[in-house]
Amino acid sequence: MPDIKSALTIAGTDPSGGAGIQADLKTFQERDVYGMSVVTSLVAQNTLGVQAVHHVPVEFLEQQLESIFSDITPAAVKTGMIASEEMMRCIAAVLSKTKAVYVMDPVMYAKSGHALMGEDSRDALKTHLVPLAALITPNIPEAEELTGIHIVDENSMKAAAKIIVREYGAKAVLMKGGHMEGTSAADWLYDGSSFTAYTAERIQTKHTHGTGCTYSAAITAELAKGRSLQEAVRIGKDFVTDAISYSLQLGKGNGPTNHWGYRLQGVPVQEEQHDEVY
Ligand SMILES: Nc1ncnc2c1ncn2[C@@H]1O[C@H](COP(=O)(O)OP(=O)(O)OP(=O)(O)O)[C@@H](O)[C@H]1O
Ligand SMILES: Cc1ncc(CO)c(N)n1
Repeated sequence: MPDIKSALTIAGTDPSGGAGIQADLKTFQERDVYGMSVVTSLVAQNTLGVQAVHHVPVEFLEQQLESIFSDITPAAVKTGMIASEEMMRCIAAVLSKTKAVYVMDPVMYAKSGHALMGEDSRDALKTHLVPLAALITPNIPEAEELTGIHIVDENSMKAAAKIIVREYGAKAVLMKGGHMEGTSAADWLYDGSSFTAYTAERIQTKHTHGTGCTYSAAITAELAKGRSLQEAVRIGKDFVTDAISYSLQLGKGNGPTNHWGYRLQGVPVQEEQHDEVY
C-alpha cells in the first residue's frame, strides 16, 4: 500500500466547482493526497460572481471540526473563507491543539469583488489565526488590508511580507503577485530570513476563477507529504500555472482553472522557471 497522506480544508463552497472547498478537494486528489473538508459557509456563486451566502452556525462548524479531530489527525490543514470572528475563534481553538501543518489563505473577496469576510473580522484573523500559520498566502489586496501598506512594486510587497511575519507572527508568507501589472506573475516567499521569487509568464486569459484556492491547496498537499516549504511552493506554482494555461471557458464569466485538463492533454507551458534567493 502506498503511504497516503491526508489534508483538510476548512472553507466556503462553490457549487460551480472552481473555487473554495470544491477546488481544494480536486487539487488534493490531483496531488495524490486524501482530501477532507469542513464547510464554513455555503456560497451560491458561479463564473459571474456571488449571488448569495449562507453561513453555517458556529455550533455546527464546531461539530464538523470535532468529527474530524476526535478521529483523525490530518497531516496538513488549510483555511480559506472564514466569514466571522466567532468562526475564527472556533477554528483557532482547534488548530492550536493539532500537530498538522497549517496554511492560511486569507480570503477576503471573491474575484467579482463580493466580500467573503466581514470587515470587522480582519483584526481577529491577525490575532487568532495568523500566529498559528506555517504559511499565509495573501493576494495584493488582502496584504494591503492586513498591513495598511499600499502595494505597488516589489519593495512594497516585501515590506508587507516582513510585517506579516515579524509583527503578526506567521512563520512564513507567500505574497501572490497575480493582481500586479506586467508580463510576469511573480510571487515572493518570505520565511523570516530570506526572500525567494517564484515567477511564471503571465497567461492572457480572463478564466482565472479559483487560482488562489488551487494554489494554496496544492502547497498544502505537498506540505502534507512532508516537503519543505520552498519545494511545496515551487510545485504549487507550477501546478497553478499549468491549471491556468488549461483554464476552462465554462459559463458566461470568468471560467475556472483546470489542472485536470493539463494532465489529460498537456505539455508544460513553463519549461523553465527560476527561483532566486535574496
Ligand atoms: N494570468 C495569470 N497568468 C499566470 N499566473 C497567474 C495569472 N493570474 C494569477 N496568476 C498566479 O496565480 C496564483 C494565484 O494568485 P492570485 O493573486 O490570482 O490569487 P487570488 O487573487 O487569491 O485568487 P482568487 O481569489 O481568484 O482565488 C499566483 O501564483 C499568481 O502569480
Ligand atoms: C468559497 C470561496 N472561497 C474563496 C474564493 C476566492 O476565489 C471564492 N470565490 N469562494
